[in-house]
Amino acid sequence: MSSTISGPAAAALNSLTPSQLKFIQMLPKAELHAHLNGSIPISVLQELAQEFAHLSDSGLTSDAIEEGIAKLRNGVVLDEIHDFFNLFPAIYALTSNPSNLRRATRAVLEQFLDGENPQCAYLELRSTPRETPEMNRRQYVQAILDEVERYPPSKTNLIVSLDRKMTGDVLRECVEIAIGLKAEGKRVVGIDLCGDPTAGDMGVLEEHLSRARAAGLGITLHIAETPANTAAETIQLLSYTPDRLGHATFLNDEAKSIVLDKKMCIEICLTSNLLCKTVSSLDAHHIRYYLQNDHPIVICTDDTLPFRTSLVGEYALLLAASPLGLGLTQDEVKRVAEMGIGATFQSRLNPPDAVRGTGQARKVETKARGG
Ligand SMILES: CNc1ncnc2c1ncn2[C@@H]1O[C@H](COP(=O)(O)O)[C@@H](O)[C@H]1O
Repeated sequence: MSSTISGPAAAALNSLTPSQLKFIQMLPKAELHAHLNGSIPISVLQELAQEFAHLSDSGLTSDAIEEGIAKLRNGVVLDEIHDFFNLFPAIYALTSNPSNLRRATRAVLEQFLDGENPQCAYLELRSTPRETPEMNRRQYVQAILDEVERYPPSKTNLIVSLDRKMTGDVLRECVEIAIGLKAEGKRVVGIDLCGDPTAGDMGVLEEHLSRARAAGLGITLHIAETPANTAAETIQLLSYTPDRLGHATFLNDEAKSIVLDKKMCIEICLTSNLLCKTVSSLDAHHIRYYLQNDHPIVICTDDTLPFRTSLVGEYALLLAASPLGLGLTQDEVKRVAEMGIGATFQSRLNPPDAVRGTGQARKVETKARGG
């Protein structure tokens, strides 16, 4: 995995001694903030792009796709976070039918969970239901679940993302899909809010999030990701009592005291914040504030594809000596990893290792047999 990473995480990783690297690899880690379409291995995306000519209409030309893939392959340079969202049309053109979406999902799951030294012990993968000419939103989520459920629930589950630009009707539909699938015993464990951090009106979310919570789903919200996110919006999102928060980079004192009081776990994505330029250096990163306050955090990758990182790479940023890393001790890094394991929706909201329904148990057996 380390061969495909580059930038700050690779530099930190390369500075570690073999025993430090082994320590990170062996540490049980949870990845709780990984966007599916931002985590597809570049090799798989390239394969899908080569087959693109045979795909049905996606609204993009092969040249536009090729250009998008080339950018991702060579490493993206973002002037600011809004540039980031322009990367997705090329990726979406390649994951717009159930079969390609399943291939992409399988590759993402393998990237995190398989191999001699898996990146993590547990993955909560997230994705935004998308309607395309070839699938509706429910079929989109079902296609991902078909792959997720090849693994046991102790390894991976799905979070359904809501995009800040969604209309009330689409928000309702997505939450209903998540609740309905959960009620059928499918492995949806939570709801996320993501997308362009300055888009949308957050007032429309309340009723949808309460329904999700009442149905036993965990709630995580991208919050205060940019300086343009207002204090009023941040307080409004906190009033929906999320269990976890994505980024939480620009919290004022009032927001910080709510977060600390309610022990809302912060999903920290170091490389993502550096490359999106919402944080100027590791030294200035808000992770320091949460570490000082012994507040629950979980270290995550966000989007391994554009940010060319890995979960082991993100942990290397904790352990490596300054200025390449934060210079935490191994005991401190171990404590951070334990906090992450304790913050999963699986552990909070579901009985441990529950395999609900024989259908799931069968799929897990199939995987174990190599099917
Ligand atoms: C940089 N930090 C971020 N902030 C906000 N939203 C982000 C994000 N990184 C990814 N996404 C959201 O996830 C989608 C891709 O995965 P899915 O199609 O859902 O699987 C992006 O289109 C964006 O809406």
